[in-house]
Amino acid sequence: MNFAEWEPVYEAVLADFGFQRAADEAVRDRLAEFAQPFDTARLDVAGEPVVVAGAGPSLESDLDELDEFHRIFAASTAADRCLDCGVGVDCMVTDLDKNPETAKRLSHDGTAVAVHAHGDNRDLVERVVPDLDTRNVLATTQAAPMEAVGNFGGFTDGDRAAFLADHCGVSELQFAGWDLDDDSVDATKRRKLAWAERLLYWLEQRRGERFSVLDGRREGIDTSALPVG
Ligand SMILES: Nc1ncnc2c1ncn2[C@@H]1O[C@H](COP(=O)(O)OP(=O)(O)OP(=O)(O)O)[C@@H](O)[C@H]1O
Ligand SMILES: Nc1nc2c(c(=O)[nH]1)N=C(CO)CN2
Repeated sequence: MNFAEWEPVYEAVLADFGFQRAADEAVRDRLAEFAQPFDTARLDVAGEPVVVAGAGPSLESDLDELDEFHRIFAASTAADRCLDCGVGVDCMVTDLDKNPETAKRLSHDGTAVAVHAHGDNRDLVERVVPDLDTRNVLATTQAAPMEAVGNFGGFTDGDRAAFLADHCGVSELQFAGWDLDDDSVDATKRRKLAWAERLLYWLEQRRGERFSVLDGRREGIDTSALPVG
């Protein structure tokens, strides 16, 4: 995903939530002070399927149905739940707001951790990133990429994991723990999940793939902000 392609969609996200681009850029710049270049070739999933683990209630039962050979990109607290189920994680994708200790542990164990900077997590970036093993940190932003901070597309931790796997050459994207109609989440999270769904729809169109997580849902997706035909 190049930034010119992402930018109009990003602008729509900013407008919908009332987030400020300048705030995203300021925290991106702060993260850049800690970040080291991370070669995404280290996340070599070319020609392989990847399961994107989300934090919905269905995660454990979805994991039960996987064979053991899958590569897993896990969003936020889904990383802990995968590990608790004995499922190894190839990459954790997080904005650090729930389980920074897991990000710390995984980075020190040599697992890639994609750490996202945005306008509402400056304190976490400043407090947590110095404790990570930054050799294993892939720094990301939703604003324009800068120095070692990349933008692969996506907004929530889960859909960013899918966009990252796409960047890394995944053959097929599968989804575990994605409950897009989860009533247990608050109103903001619900709106974030609606964006995650839209962005996954855009990604499947770009890839020429059909994500089963969107089956039965496509007609109801608001695509007005997306560059899809
Ligand atoms: N029902 C669900 N509840 C929560 N997350 C879900 C659900 N379905 C899918 N997801 C995906 O799982 C990701 C991880 O969710 P979690 O609640 O652990 O983290 P979070 O740090 O609050 O996520 P984010 O900061 O991206 O909102 C979400 O970003 C979302 O993409
Ligand atoms: N500015 C800002 N950006 C975000 C936010 C957020 O709360 N504020 N939350 C995200 C995923 O939860 C992703 N990006």
